Amino acid sequence: MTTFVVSMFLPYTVDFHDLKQPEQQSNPTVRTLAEIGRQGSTTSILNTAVALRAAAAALPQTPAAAETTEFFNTSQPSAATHFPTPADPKGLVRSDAHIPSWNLSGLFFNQPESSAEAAPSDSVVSYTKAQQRAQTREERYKALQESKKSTDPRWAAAWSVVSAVQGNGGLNNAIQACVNKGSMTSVLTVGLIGFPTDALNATKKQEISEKLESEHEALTVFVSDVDLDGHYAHYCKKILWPVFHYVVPDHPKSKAFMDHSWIFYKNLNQAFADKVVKNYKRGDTIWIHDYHLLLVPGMIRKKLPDAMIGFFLHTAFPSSEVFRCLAARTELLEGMLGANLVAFQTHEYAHHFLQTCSRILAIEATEDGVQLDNHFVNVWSSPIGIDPSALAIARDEKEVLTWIKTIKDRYKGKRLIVARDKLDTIRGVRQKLLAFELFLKQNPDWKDKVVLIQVATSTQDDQELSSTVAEIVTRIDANHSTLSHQPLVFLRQDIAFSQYLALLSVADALVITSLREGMNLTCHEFIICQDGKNSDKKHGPVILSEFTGSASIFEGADLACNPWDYRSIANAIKVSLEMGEEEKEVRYNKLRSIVMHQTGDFWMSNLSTHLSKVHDEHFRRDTMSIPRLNIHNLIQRYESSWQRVFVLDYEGTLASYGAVESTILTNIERVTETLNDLIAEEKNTVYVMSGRTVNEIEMLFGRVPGLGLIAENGCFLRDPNVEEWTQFPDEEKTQSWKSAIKTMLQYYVERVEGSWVEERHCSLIFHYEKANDNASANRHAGDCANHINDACQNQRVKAVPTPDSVIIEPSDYDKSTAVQHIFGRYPEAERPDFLMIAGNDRDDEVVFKWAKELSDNWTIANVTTVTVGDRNSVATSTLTQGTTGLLKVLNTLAKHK
Ligand SMILES: O=P(O)(O)OC[C@H]1O[C@H](O[C@H]2O[C@H](CO)[C@@H](O)[C@H](O)[C@H]2O)[C@H](O)[C@@H](O)[C@@H]1O
Repeated sequence: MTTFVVSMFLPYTVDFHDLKQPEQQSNPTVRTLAEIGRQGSTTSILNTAVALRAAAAALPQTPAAAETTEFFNTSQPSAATHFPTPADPKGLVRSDAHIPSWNLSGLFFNQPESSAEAAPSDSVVSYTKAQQRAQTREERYKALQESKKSTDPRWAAAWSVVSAVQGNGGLNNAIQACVNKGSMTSVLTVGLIGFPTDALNATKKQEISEKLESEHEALTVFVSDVDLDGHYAHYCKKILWPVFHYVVPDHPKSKAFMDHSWIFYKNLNQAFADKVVKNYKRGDTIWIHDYHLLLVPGMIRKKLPDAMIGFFLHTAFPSSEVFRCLAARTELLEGMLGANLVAFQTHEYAHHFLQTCSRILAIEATEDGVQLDNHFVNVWSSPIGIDPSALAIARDEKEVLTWIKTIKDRYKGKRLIVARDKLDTIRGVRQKLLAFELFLKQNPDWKDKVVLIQVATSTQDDQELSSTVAEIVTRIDANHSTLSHQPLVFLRQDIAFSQYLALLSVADALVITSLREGMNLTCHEFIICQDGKNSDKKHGPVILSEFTGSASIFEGADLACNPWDYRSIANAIKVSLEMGEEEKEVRYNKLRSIVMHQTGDFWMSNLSTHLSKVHDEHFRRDTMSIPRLNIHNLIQRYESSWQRVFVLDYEGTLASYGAVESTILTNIERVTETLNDLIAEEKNTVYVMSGRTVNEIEMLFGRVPGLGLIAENGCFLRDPNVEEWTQFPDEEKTQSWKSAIKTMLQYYVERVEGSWVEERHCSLIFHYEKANDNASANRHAGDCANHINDACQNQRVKAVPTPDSVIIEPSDYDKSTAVQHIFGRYPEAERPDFLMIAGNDRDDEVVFKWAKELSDNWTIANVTTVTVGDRNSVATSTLTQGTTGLLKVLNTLAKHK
């Protein structure tokens, strides 16, 4: 069985041997910016390099930076080995790639440039026109692509497969680790080859995809340059990336609200889905990764209803308040919910996702996932990690060892703080520099002894940020540098992998101040590099923004800082420099054991095990696979048992839905007769459970004294032949939360015409089935549930949206807690040996689940759970003939002994 690993970029790309530079043909190795600069701008690929350099030039050239840039680029000939050599496309890569932009791979390889035009303007006024233009332009490009036979000799030349520079290094390393360890055997990666491909003719594309498939187990997705540009440079980078990291465009004309690049996002996602569907075989597993491909699970699900699909989001997932700004919020959520399992780096992101689904789609979310009309989608969290074994090998490379010595000599007697970040607003480089400036001001004693080396891997994306950063860098340099010491080294371009590993090995501390980040594997790599294997033992502290996923798994062993509070970062820098060896040791050991345990292959295996478990459960829940109740078998088990308990849901199970008064007049007599017949047999104990109030349920079953009753979904219990009711939730607390929530509900009642609030003793229900405007009522219901869930978590109350109401009830009590209470009272030797549970609704699922555990653990010999109707369920059997069918079964049993 194959596992498809679907992510935006393949771990491979293609380098065309440059015809104009014959000396490179025999050695198509990766080139650094410095090398490109030395060669002069003779080839087309240099246009982008020149653009990048021009943008970089906006930053001032401090003496320290200029000198150190030169130092990192020229001191060692092998420093050019930025990434693994083309001969080894499966080697370990840096976890956080931080490549400036997708169309800048020309910095490293000879590849075509994009034929896409610049992105249309942001204006809402021009939105419709822009969208029309975008559509026609796209059609034009598609037609052009079909007919195009590229004659450019550069793209008809020889080419080789090399390791890609962009993409998710953490993911690629994790998959490679699984393959190396044998925990994944047949893996097919699916993605783009990392450069615009309009300039390639069909034959070349075919050649490339055949080679990648046959030699590298990789399926190539080709999309037009215009789709790629609109999808990645625009929708992903300008909309999703900021919003997922809590940066919401703050004016009404923002692209987040009305966007023309949405169509390109959809096109690219569809191309990925089509590729997978075309190659899928029954029994394969599909893993889709990250925010670039949110729609792919849903698109695949439409074609492959039974496929096992997992989705993992590598970035943060924002709170519903932020996510709801996205114009395409519903489509994005529905796309993700095409998976069987939607997974996140941390519990917090998973929780945000559940709340967002509940709020925007007005559906029920539980701790485990969301209940859709006809199926359940599990939601989970599991943090990614690195591959320490592969890192150990990479760290032993001669170049790394040479660089360790070189850097140590250069910074002898100084304390080194290091950092490598992409220069975008999210990574908090500006905040870090301001905090470092504050630290230098507040701690003059440290000024001559400390150096912050900040590698900033892109300067092109955001000109405003670049110039702000430039100002700070200049100021620090002007105010704090001396002839003999420059405390800040700000490198405006990336360093080689070997230099990176060496820097992490010799540093005294690492500082990461991201304003929000999915994980941040740089700190995991730092921790491993600090073990003293190839250098002095450092065990340096990790100064880490509390808004990163990594901070949530480090259990306080890092030095947490709030990136918005410069004093907190400045203080953490001081603490890190003055920390005693003993404390360093304790913190380091804890961090190291977390990183060593939570590795990339552990993450992937964990996810895969969970996915196959939930997929099995979903499959079993599917009514098609829930067997019909076998009456013959049931009778046999009934007859062979000596103590039986029946727990039967009322509405929708024993009788059809309806007002209490009208139900009494319809089929209640038949129900009571059946129940009386069952109770007449002394081996039988029968309970009826319902969401109805005590009064209502007494009205219905007052005339059946031997019957046990469970009211208000498990909040009240009355045993057979007993007058009093037991109330489980505390009365005082109940009245207190109800009165607070009634006030909140009033707000929504006033806004949704036709809505009303039903009050039960332990719950409230906001009804909007008769609302005049259903769409607006739905939106308000989602907001209402979200509002209550946010405000009342500590009061142990939850708001559950259903298609026409929001139920607000205690989170610690449900039908299963009442049934458990009943069973808990039986001494072990007298435990019933026959249990039958029947239900039809979401409130009954918890009882089915509880009964399943009893049955799995053989606590009760004969457990029968039966769902009435065609709903997906964890029940082990189904009765499709509705309430009449169940009454018939119960009548039949009552005739046996
Ligand atoms: O820049 P993109 O091509 O859009 O990719 C976004 C980033 O993807 C990777 O980071 C994400 O995954 C990491 C591993 O799970 C996680 O640590 C990080 O927080 C995520 O954002 C990649 O490592 C970055 O270089 C990309 O910028």
